Amino acid sequence: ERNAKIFDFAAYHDLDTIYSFMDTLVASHPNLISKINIGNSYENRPMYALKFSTGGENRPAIWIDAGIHAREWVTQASAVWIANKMASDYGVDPSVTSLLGQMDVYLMIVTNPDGYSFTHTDNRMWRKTRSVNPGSSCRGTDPNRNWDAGFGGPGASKNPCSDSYHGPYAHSEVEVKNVVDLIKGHGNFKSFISIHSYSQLLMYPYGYTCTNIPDQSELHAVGTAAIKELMSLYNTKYQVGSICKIIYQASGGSIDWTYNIGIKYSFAFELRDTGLYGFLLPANQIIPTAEETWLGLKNIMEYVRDH
Ligand SMILES: O=C(NO)N[C@H](Cc1ccccc1)C(=O)O
Ligand SMILES: [Zn+2]
Repeated sequence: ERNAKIFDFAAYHDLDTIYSFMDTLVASHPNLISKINIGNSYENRPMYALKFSTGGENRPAIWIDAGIHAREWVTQASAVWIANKMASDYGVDPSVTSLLGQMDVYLMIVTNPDGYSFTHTDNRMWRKTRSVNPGSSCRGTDPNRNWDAGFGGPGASKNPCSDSYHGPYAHSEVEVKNVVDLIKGHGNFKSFISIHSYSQLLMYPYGYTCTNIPDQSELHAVGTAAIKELMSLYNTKYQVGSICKIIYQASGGSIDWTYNIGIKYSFAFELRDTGLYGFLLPANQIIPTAEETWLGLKNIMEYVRDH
C-alpha cells in the first residue's frame, strides 16, 4: 500500500519497476485485480496481463494492450496510470463500476518485454521483438506485422533487418502467439484495443487493405465520439479512420486479426504527439496523455458495455 502511494506516474520506468507496480496494485485491490502470466517472451521474460474482474465466469471482456512496440514509451506509462485509475475509480465512478459489474477488462501494460528491456539497455529506438532471424545478423520481428491477417502482404517487409519485418510465418513470435492463444482460449472478447504512439489517431481495421470493413460506419461513429471525449480535456487534436486510409497499408496487424475472428470493436490508438518529440515524448506529458486517453478509452468501453 505504501509503495502504491509513492509510485511516480510522471516518470518512465524500467520493466522491473513496472512489474513491481503491478504487484503493488494487485495487493491493494485483491478483490478486483489479478495478475495473469499469459506465457513468456522469446528471452523468457514473463508476460503479465492485469485482469480486472468482479466475478462471474468468463464474462464478456475487453482487451487493452500497450507497448507492443518497445520504443513507444508513453503507451506503457499511460497504461500504468490507467491501471491505477481504473482501480481507484471502481466503486466511485458509476460508469466504471457499472462496466466492471458486467465485463472483465484485461490490460497488458508491456506486451513486448524483451524489446522494452532492450530500449533501456541498448537502443532506445528499438521497435521489434528480439528473436534471432536464422541466416541474418539482424534481430527481431515487427509484432504488429506478425498476425494472421493479410500476413506477408503489402505493408510489411520480408527483410529481417527492416523495422516492419513480418517474421517467418504468422504468429511466429511467441509474444504474439501468447496473446492469440489467450484471446482464442477465452472466446468471449467483445473489444480489442491496441495502444501505440505517436500521431494522435484512433484507428479501426483494416490495415492490410483499404477496402471498408462491414462495420465501418459504426466503428467510425464510435471512434468519433471517443476522440470528442479525449479532446475535451486538453484539446489534443485526434483523427479517426481506418489504418489503411489514415496512415498507410500495413499487413499482419493485431486489430485486423481480432476483427476477422469476430471481435467487432477492434481499435488502435496512436497517442501523443504529432512528431515534435515523437517516441521521445517528455515525461511531463505522461499524465496529461494518460488522462485524455482514459477519457477516450472509457467512452469506447461504455459503448461496448451497452451494445
Ligand atoms: O507502429 C505504429 N505506431 O506506433 N503504427 C503503425 C501503423 C499501424 C498501427 C496499428 C495497426 C497497424 C498498423 C505501424 O506501422 O504499426
Ligand atoms: Zn507502434
